[in-house]
Amino acid sequence: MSDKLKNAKIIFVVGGPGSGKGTQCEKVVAKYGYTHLSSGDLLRAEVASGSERGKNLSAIMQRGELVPLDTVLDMIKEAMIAKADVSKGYLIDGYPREVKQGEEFEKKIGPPSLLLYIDAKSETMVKRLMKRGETSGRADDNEETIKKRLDLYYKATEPVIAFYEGRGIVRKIDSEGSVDDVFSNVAKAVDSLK
Ligand SMILES: Nc1nc2c(ncn2[C@@H]2O[C@H](COP(=O)(O)OP(=O)(O)OP(=O)(O)O)[C@@H](O)[C@H]2O)c(=O)[nH]1
Ligand SMILES: O=c1ccn([C@@H]2O[C@H](COP(=O)(O)OP(=O)(O)O)[C@@H](O)[C@H]2O)c(=O)[nH]1
Ligand SMILES: [Mg+2]
Repeated sequence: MSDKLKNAKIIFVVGGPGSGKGTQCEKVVAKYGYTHLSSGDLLRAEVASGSERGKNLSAIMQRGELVPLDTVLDMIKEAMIAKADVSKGYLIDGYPREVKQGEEFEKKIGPPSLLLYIDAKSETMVKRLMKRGETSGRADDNEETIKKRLDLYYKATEPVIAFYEGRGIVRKIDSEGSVDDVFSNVAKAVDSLK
C-alpha cells in the first residue's frame, strides 16, 4: 500500500458505458471537493499526447476492449499521488472494470470505502451514447463499439459489484431519472461516509 495515500478516502464509481458516471462525478466534485479521476479520461489524455504508449491504447479503445491492467493502474496511482496533499477524497470513475483490477488497486493503493453503482437499462445507455456521439468526437461512441462495450460491461464489470457487495460497501443508484434526481441519491450515499 502506498504511504502517501494511506488514509485516502476512496469511492469507486462503477456502471455501464453511458450510465452517467462522469456526469454525476462532476457534481460530486462541485459539492464535496473530491478529486475526480476517470480512467477513460486518463487513457484518452495519453492518446491525445501522441506518445508511443498512446498509439497502442487508441486501437484497443476503438475496439471497445480493455487496455492492460497495469497501464491503467499506474496512471491512476500517479494522478492520485499528484493530488494527495490537497485532496479530500477520490472518485475513481470507470474502474475497476474487472475483479482483478479491483484486487490490484487494493494491493497498490488501498481499499475503497464506498462503491457507487450507477445503474441504467441497456437501451437507455445506448440511447445516451448515440446522442453523445453526435458531438463528443469519441471514436468509441458509435453503434458497433457501444455494443462491444456493453457486452464487456455485463461480462467483466458486473461481477465487480457482486464482489464488493460481499463487503457491504455498494450503494446502487438508479440513473434513469433526471441528472438532479440521480444526484440527490448520489449525495445521500456520499453523506453516509462522513
Ligand atoms: N436523462 C439523463 N441523462 C443523463 C444522465 N446522466 C448522464 N446523462 C447523459 O448521458 C450521456 C452519458 O453520460 P456520461 O456522464 O458521459 O456517462 P459515463 O457513464 O461517464 O459514460 P462513459 O464515459 O462512456 O463511461 C451524457 O451525454 C449525459 O448528458 C441522467 O442522470 N439523466
Ligand atoms: O480501466 C479502464 C478504463 C477504460 N478502458 C478503455 O477506455 C474505454 C473508454 O472508457 P470510459 O470509462 O471512458 O467509457 P465507457 O466504456 O464506460 O463508456 C473503454 O472502452 C476501454 O477500452 C480500459 O481499458 N480500462
Ligand atoms: Mg465517462
